[in-house]
Amino acid sequence: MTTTIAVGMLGLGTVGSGVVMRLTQAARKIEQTQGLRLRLAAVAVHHLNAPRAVTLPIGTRLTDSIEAVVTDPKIQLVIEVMGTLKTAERAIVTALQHGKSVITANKDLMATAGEQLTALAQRQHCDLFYEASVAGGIPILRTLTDSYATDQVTAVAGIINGTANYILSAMTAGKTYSQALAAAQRAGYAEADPTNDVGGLDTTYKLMILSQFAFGQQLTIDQLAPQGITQLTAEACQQAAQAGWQVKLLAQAQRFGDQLACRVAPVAVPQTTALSQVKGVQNGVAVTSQAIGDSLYTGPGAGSTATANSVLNDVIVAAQQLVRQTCGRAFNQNHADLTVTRLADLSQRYLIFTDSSVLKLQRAANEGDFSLQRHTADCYETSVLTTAQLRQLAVDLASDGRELTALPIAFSTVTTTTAIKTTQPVHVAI
Ligand SMILES: NC(=O)C1=CN([C@@H]2O[C@H](COP(=O)(O)OP(=O)(O)OC[C@H]3O[C@@H](n4cnc5c(N)ncnc54)[C@H](OP(=O)(O)O)[C@@H]3O)[C@@H](O)[C@H]2O)C=CC1
Ligand SMILES: N[C@@H](CC=O)C(=O)O
Repeated sequence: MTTTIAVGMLGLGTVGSGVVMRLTQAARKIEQTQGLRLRLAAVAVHHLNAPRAVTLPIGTRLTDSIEAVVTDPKIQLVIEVMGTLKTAERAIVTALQHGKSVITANKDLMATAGEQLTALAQRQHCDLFYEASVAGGIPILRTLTDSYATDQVTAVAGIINGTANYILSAMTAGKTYSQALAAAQRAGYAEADPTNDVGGLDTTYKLMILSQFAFGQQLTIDQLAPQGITQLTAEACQQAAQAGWQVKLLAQAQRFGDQLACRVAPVAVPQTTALSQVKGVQNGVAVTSQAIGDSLYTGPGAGSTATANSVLNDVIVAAQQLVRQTCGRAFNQNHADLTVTRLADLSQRYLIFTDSSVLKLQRAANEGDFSLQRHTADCYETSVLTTAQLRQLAVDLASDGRELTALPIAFSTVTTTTAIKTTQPVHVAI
């Protein structure tokens, strides 16, 4: 038996167009395998007369009234793929108040107002799913919920912004920052305003959501103090690559005991790791857990059809719950109360870039009691440094008018009690 579910959608841009395309192409399979006919009843947009990448199915209403979609009594399920914060929040609240389940790709909103929206959805016995909000086409949230149900995650390290990874990969291959950003925008990877992509905030929102699913821990932006990629040069990316690292904007959360050490920052990822090979718009989430050990989930982190696929998988689950009348269980059930610390505050190795003289650096290293290995003209690898040692090095070089760019080397962090994951520091005279 086939059940028809009436769906409303807010937004018909990159992701919304992908949803329409996939819905049309997969209609038969969805009916055959799920017993569902998903009827797109209405779509709300901002500019009613703007040209569209897709033709809507016959019978689908195009409107510029969000209200008309989220209050339509015939619509049972609403897809929010328009972005924005306040407008999307109001729309989702109204949809839930009208008893509709909601699927969203909006990480900004789910990271900052997810708790309240989830509570409202539960009170209304509706579903609120947001798989597409993290890592685009990779089904990482449901994997963490379902496949790690009995396991304990001890670390996640993710390349979870397609735009930033695309830019860093392109700069390593010789493109300029602005060429690479423009290409990412043309491909539909970047947000309407790419500030959050390159500034690290998009990655931060996604880590906040990932952390809830992986550790049950709610994080705040303040705790993460994110850094973006805007200060990085193509030369630094290329020199790092020559020396054996890929520069990546990495989101990390690492549990030891009841502490969770977190960071969102550009780091040098050793080329010996699989994560370093995640390039272009691809995302990668490395998960370490007690039972499974190390796993890496990779796939397209942005883009029309890949993201739409995640949206539609949520739609199918929510539609099945509607049929069974079992809606209202929160997407994430994992809750913990860990002490959040900064990975940046721990001792670790760094890749540093400076045009300082070798002699000056050698003196600074001797006085600071650490060692340096020179890799390329301006690129050096330090032994394990405390933050105080790193600060002092920057001060020493600044006194000579020299600048220092320091990239933490991923997975080189040590604590006084626990070596989370470390390799031997290299002590080679320069
Ligand atoms: N692009 C991607 O690869 C991914 C995006 N996401 C998320 O998905 C969401 C959508 O992204 P994307 O498709 O790229 O965005 P786009 O900018 O391509 O599309 C946004 C759509 O929403 C509509 N819209 C915007 N504001 C309003 C409003 N006030 N009222 C009615 N309609 C409105 C726009 O209408 P109009 O066309 O008329 O201007 C447009 O159709 C965002 O939350 C984004 O973060 C998540 C994962 C990947
Ligand atoms: N702008 C985002 C889109 C997906 O979330 C990205 O580049 O990753």
